[in-house]
Amino acid sequence: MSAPEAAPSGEHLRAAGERPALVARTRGPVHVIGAGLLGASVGLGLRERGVDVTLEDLSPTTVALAADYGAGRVRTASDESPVLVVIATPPDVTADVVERALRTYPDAVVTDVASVKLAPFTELKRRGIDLAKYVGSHPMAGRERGGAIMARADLFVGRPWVICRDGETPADALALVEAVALDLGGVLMEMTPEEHDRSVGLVSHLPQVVSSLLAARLVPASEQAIGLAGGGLRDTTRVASSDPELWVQILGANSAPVVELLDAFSADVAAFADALRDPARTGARRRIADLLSAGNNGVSRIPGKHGSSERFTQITVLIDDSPGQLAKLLTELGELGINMEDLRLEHSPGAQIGFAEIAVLPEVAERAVADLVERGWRTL
Ligand SMILES: NC(=O)C1=CN([C@@H]2O[C@H](COP(=O)(O)OP(=O)(O)OC[C@H]3O[C@@H](n4cnc5c(N)ncnc54)[C@H](O)[C@@H]3O)[C@@H](O)[C@H]2O)C=CC1
Ligand SMILES: O=C(O)C(=O)Cc1ccc(O)cc1
Repeated sequence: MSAPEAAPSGEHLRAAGERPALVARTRGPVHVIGAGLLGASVGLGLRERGVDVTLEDLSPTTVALAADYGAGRVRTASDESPVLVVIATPPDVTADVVERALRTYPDAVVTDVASVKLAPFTELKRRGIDLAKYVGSHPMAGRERGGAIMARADLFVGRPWVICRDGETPADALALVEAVALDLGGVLMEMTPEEHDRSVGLVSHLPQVVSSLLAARLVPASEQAIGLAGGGLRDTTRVASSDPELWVQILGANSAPVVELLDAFSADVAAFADALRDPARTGARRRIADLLSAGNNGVSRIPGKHGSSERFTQITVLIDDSPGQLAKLLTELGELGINMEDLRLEHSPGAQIGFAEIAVLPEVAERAVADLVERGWRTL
């Protein structure tokens, strides 16, 4: 990928206050259309770097709210033309908004962050729009709920940010979009729209459907059964809280790859059920074990926190459910020189005990357990 153009320093430093500013690669003004979760998060992140951000939304309340949170200022007719327009509207209007932005700001580069990439490209091409100044993009970062109120400046940190461009895109247009992605902490990846949509079908859209269907099974369950739920169910149903309206659009716009994946998945489910129907049958247990082992192999491929396939080792420490216990554990980990890569807390329903699941590098895991036990902690 080409190197983003360096910005002249002073203009991009935080406007107010003495606090040392984060220097931005991005040249402003940047105009954000759609000031919900994604748009306001882009605005917040760029404002932290002193970039001039203007905002626009169909909803006057949303745009005012995003401005109140510090994501930028509401655009007025007297504002200078943006250098870059970031479109963060729902997928079904993305092509329309891109077309309008290209016409309204003919000198600006236009990008969008929609979760699907082929449909907007195909639609814009069908309309005969010159796409030299349009670069599709997609940060693989989100939250279950939308809206400016959920926005975070650090939403994109360490997350892949896919760039899908036309072969003709000039290098300087590409550099502007890359600069925003890098300033917001994203990890750049380039794909064709087709590659992108097939890939997100597997890693984002299929998990969404499976998670939703699984969670829907809980609706008729008894309180007693639900009361037994733990981390396994929470992990596999987390994204089932997502906004159905957004997902109807995303899945509808990527239906062919998702249907193909769902058909293959249904065949896997049927094969599993068949093997389990008569587990005593010769070969059935092996079939079940093979399917479960394939899952082990698949999960080991999910990139770790640092964007590699490296996985951390989990240590589970029991903590009394009393004030200060977690703080004490974290302090002691620091004293022992153990770098915590991730932390998850789990409460045991009805018991005065909690579990702190700490992710550490595999090479320090054994020593970490030994040192913690020596200091009186109980580990699992
Ligand atoms: N929610 C997520 O986790 C992720 C969403 N995306 C993509 O980002 C885009 C935005 O999603 P969210 O921020 O979650 O949605 P959101 O609902 O929080 O924000 C969308 C905003 O666009 C506004 N809007 C709708 N039509 C408009 C138009 N014609 N002109 C101006 N504003 C308009 C809405 O009023 C709303 O405030 C979508 O295309 C989505 O696929 C990408 C990555 C993650
Ligand atoms: O939370 C997760 O794991 C997600 O996958 C969130 C997400 C939702 C929609 C996108 O287009 C990109 C990312």
